[in-house]
Amino acid sequence: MQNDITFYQRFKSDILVGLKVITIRDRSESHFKVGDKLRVGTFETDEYFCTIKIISVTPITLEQLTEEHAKQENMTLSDLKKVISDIYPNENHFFVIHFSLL
Ligand SMILES: CC(=O)Nc1ccn([C@@H]2O[C@H](CO)[C@@H](O)[C@H]2O)c(=O)n1
Repeated sequence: MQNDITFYQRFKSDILVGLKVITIRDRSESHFKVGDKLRVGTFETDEYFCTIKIISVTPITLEQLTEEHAKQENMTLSDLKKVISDIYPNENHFFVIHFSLL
């Protein structure tokens, strides 16, 4: 069966132990709805590794990111901003996707 969302392999272990409970995506991945159950795979190999349930999808800009978001990513705020800018150069409008592990 196809996966619904992918994460870079390096985040897999944090997701599986519940240390990473949000992801920040651009508009192309903002269509998920509260309650959706998503099959999650690795970006590199599309290998399935868990199922998550969407708790909320909230618009946000880079400047609005706080230490609370960083905590939910298991990162520092400066690391989080760097990661996002590396993945999405020249983008400022994002969506915080909050999820729980099923
Ligand atoms: C194809 C594609 O965009 N894949 C992505 C995009 C984002 N993310 C992670 O979400 C958080 C905020 O962006 C950070 O932890 C990111 O590394 C990810 O794992 N995989």
